[in-house]
Amino acid sequence: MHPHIQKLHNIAGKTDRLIIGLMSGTSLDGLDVALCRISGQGMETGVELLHFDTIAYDKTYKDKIKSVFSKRQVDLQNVCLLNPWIGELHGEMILTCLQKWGLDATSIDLIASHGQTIYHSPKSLHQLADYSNATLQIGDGDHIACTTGIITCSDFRQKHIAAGGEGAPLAVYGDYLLFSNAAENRVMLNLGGIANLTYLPKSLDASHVFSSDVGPGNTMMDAFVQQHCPGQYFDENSALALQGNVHPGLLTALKFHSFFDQPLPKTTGPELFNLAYLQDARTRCGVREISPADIMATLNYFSAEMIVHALNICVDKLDSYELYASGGGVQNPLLMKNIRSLLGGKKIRSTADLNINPDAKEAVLFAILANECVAGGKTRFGNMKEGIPSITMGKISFYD
Ligand SMILES: Nc1ncnc2c1ncn2[C@@H]1O[C@H](COP(=O)(O)OP(=O)(O)OP(=O)(O)O)[C@@H](O)[C@H]1O
Ligand SMILES: CC(=O)N[C@H]1[C@@H]2OC[C@@H](O2)[C@@H](O)[C@@H]1O[C@H](C)C(=O)O
Repeated sequence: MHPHIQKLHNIAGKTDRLIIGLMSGTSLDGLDVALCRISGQGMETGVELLHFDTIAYDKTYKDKIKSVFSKRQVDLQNVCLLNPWIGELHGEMILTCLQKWGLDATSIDLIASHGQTIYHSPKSLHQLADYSNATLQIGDGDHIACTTGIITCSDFRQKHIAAGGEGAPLAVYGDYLLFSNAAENRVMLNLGGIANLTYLPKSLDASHVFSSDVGPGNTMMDAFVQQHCPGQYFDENSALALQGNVHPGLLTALKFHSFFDQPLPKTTGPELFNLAYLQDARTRCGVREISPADIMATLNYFSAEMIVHALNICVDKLDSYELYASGGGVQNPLLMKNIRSLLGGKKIRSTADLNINPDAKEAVLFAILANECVAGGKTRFGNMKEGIPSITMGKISFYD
C-alpha cells in the first residue's frame, strides 16, 4: 500500500479529525478559513469551530478573478494560469493562518477546499440540448496540498452534477448532519452573493430535506456599488439604500424573469443576476432617471422579496418553523429588516444561536463534506427528485 493511502486510512479511523474548511464565494471578498475539530460521521457528526478567519483578497486578486468571473468570453490562457495560482495562494493563506494560530501543518488532518467558482451554468441558464448542468471551480487541490503539505479534498461540485444534480447547493448535506433537530422544523437561510435555503424537517427524515438557491442575495447590490462608488465593494450597513426609496416600476421589472417561475429546487449565479440584468429591468420599466439611492433601495427590497417568496413556497404546509440566517447579508441591516417585515415580523435567528459563526458556516460545511468523504458516506438522502443525490463528494490530493 502506498504510504499516503495508509495515512488517509489512519485519518479515516481517528475518533476526531482536524479539518480546515475553505470557502471563497461569489462576493470575492476573501477566503474563509475555518479550522474544525470534527468527530464521528453522518448524524453522529460533532463539530467544534476552533479558529476562523477571513483573509481579505486585495485589489489585484479581485481584478484577476473578475477578468474571468461569470463571463462567457474570457482569455483561456488566463483561466489556465489562474487555476494553479489560486491553489498556491489559498495554500499560502492557510499557512499564514496556521502561523497566526500557533499550529503546525503536520497537526492538520485534511483541507476541504471549495475553490473559486468562475462559471455556473445549469441547463436552465444555457438551454443547450446537447449539454447537461455544468459548473467550474478553479484553484486546484494538488497545488493546495503541495503548498501546505496537507492532504486536500477539493472540487466537490462535479460529482453532484455527475449524479444528476446542478452542482449546488451543497450546504444542504452539512446542514442536515449538523443542524437537524427533532424539536423544530428549521430553515437555514444563507445570504451570500446568491441566497439559498435548506429545509430541515423535525421528522429528521433525510428524504424530506429540501434545498434551493432562491435568487440574488448581495450580488446585484455589490455589483451596483462597485460600479457607482469606485473603491467600495458593498453597501456597508445599507448606507446608500437607506437614503433611497423602493421604485415600484423598477421592482416590478426586476421580478419579471422566468427564473422566478421555475419550480424549486434550482440554482443560479452572477451569470444571470448582474448589472446587465439591472440594465434590462431599467429599460423595461421605462423610467430614465432613478437615483442611485433609489436603485439600491430597490435592489435590496428585490432580494428580500424573492427570498421570502421562495421561503413561503418551501414552508407552505408547515405549522411552524424556525429560521436561521447566515452569510454576509446578515450584516446588511436593511436587507434583514425587509425580510423580517415581509415575513410579518417573524424572528430571524442566526446560526450563532447554534454555535456556528454565521460568516464561517459555509467553510465549516465544506469541512463536513471532506469528513464524509474520508470517514462517512452512510447517510441516504435518497430523494433525487429534490436534487439531492445520495453521494460522497470531493477529490483527494496528496502532497507526495
Ligand atoms: N457591514 C455590512 N453591510 C452590508 N453588507 C455587508 C456587510 N458585511 C458584509 N456584507 C455583505 O456580505 C457580502 C459577503 O458575504 P459572504 O461572504 O457570505 O458572500 P460569499 O460567501 O462570497 O457568497 P456565496 O455564498 O454566494 O458564495 C459582502 O459582499 C456584502 O454584500
Ligand atoms: C456554483 C456555486 O458556487 N454556487 C454557490 C453560490 O453561492 C451561494 C449559492 O450560489 C450556492 O448555490 C453555492 O454555494 C453554497 C456554498 C452551496 O453550494 O451550498
